[in-house]
Amino acid sequence: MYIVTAQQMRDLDQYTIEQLGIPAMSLMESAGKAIAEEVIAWCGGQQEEQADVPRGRALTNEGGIRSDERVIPDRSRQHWLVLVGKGNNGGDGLVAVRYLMDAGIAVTLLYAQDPQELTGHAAAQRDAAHRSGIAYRVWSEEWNLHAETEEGNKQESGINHTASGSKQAEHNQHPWSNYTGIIDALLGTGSKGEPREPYASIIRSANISGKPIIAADIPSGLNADTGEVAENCIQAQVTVCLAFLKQGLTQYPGATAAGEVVVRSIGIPRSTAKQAGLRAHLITDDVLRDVLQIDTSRARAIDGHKGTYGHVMVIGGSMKMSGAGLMASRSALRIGSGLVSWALPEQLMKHMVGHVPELMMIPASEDPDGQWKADTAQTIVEQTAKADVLAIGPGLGRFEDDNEWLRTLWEETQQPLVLDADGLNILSEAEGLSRWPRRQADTVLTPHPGEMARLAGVSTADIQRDRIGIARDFASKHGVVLVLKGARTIVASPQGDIFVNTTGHPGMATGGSGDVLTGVISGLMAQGLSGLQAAAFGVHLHGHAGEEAARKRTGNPASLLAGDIIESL
Ligand SMILES: NC(=O)C1=CN([C@@H]2O[C@H](COP(=O)(O)OP(=O)(O)OC[C@H]3O[C@@H](n4cnc5c(N)ncnc54)[C@H](O)[C@@H]3O)[C@@H](O)[C@H]2O)[C@H](O)CC1
Ligand SMILES: [K+]
Repeated sequence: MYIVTAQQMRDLDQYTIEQLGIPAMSLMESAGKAIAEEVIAWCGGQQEEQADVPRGRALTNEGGIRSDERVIPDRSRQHWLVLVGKGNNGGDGLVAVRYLMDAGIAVTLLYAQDPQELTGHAAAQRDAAHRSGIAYRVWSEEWNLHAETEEGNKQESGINHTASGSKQAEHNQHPWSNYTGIIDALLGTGSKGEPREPYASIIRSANISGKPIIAADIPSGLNADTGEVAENCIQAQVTVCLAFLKQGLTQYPGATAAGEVVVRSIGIPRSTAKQAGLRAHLITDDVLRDVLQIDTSRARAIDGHKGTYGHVMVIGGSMKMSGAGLMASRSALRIGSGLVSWALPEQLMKHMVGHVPELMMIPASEDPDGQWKADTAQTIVEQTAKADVLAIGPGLGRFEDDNEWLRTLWEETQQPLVLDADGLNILSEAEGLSRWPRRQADTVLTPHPGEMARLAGVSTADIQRDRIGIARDFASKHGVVLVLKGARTIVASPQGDIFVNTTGHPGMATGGSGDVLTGVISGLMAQGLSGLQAAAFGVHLHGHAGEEAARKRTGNPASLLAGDIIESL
């Protein structure tokens, strides 16, 4: 599934209209119809939940004649308020009301501004809606809801509300209380910056009203590119995203504001995205297979042997962080690497013997405290000769002249490399990435937002503000595959490709989870995948394993341990 920026969406829109000759009005018609269909489906789902009617009753099928006439029991109880902005997002809402009315759902338009201010296609849709007899209001102070009435609204939220108490009764006289749901068609991809008045007040009041909100294209107040939310941003139950998935819907906090995201086609051919050379995707099974050309079955050859599946060398672990190296090594084995060696301080090795019998260990540092020393660099380079992939960093710790140590490994090894944890922290120091030569082999960096901030020389908040943009720029600038971890992990390639992961579980926010990912990615690279393939497939599998591990635990998901993830790989 392609992911687009607002500008890319505008370009595709323009191409479709000007080059393919599909009229803009027909795109808007399809957009509004898709939004209405999702509202109808949502209302149907709610009714079914209440009436305990099985899902799937949306299409009538009588005597072999199928119709999209919806079966919503007791439609008369539905009354949706459609918030209309003055751009084309508002135009989509103006189309949707006609289809909702046709489905027997009562609708009222609430314009943010004088409807006469609408222009172009939106104005034409306004006229069609008004001629169809749809009632409308224009925003005024009487609609303003203030936070102090929020409590009353929380009690009131939902479709079947029964008022009780004087505060509630008073609140029910408020204009918002007449409606069962809200469509947000205020601002779409054409909005810039914080919503101005009266949009900000409308958004705030709609949120406070406690009514379910379905957003057209994006929640108003969301930055469609970065996922940042304005101080006043619609908090939707569902977002009906039009044509292509907008980048900002994939990243937090935007993903929370959007609720469930449904991407609906509006007649812009999918092939236009490929022709336009778009390179950002959500990681799905199709994308892994068709875009990244990965055999996701991970089938083993009948005549394969351990040498067929590669040899990972993990370089890390120290007395204070012994488990990190162990978990990375164990994960590399679990994901199917034929052989795994772990280079570690000799002192530590004595304690590790027997923990993972399948693992080979290389005593690399003679430091009596079980720490790494810079003079091990050459020995390690020699030892790596037999490995296919190197994984440097899990549990490594910091030590004197570690920058020189890492630079030697960086320059004098020819194998693909995965760099994590303190490996990244070493890299982010003065004598680091910007001054080091590019490696010929694939190099994958796997920072969490804090490590990314140190690598990029900005704050963690800066990173989180535009994760996709930062990952894309960094990977291109430094010629590395970058895995920016956190919910909705991003994989960026040196060529500008972006892959966004959706698998995972909040319980994975636990120590060691990153070490497991390092093992998974390096283990996949050992089996022949490129750095980009392994990173995208690795984050996907790692997330799935986390979900599976959480499912297996009977207690609170907060009890998930990184070791549980390994066992679910
Ligand atoms: N995918 C498509 O190609 C299609 C998209 N459609 C819908 O159109 C919007 C984009 O429409 P556009 O007219 O470009 O912009 P908006 O409706 O989002 O809003 C522009 C409108 O709002 C004013 N404005 C801008 N920033 C602010 C602000 N911070 N506060 C207040 N007002 C603001 C600006 O001056 C304009 O007047 C897309 O999202 C889809 O919903 C088509 O309907 C079908 C084809
Ligand atoms: K919107």
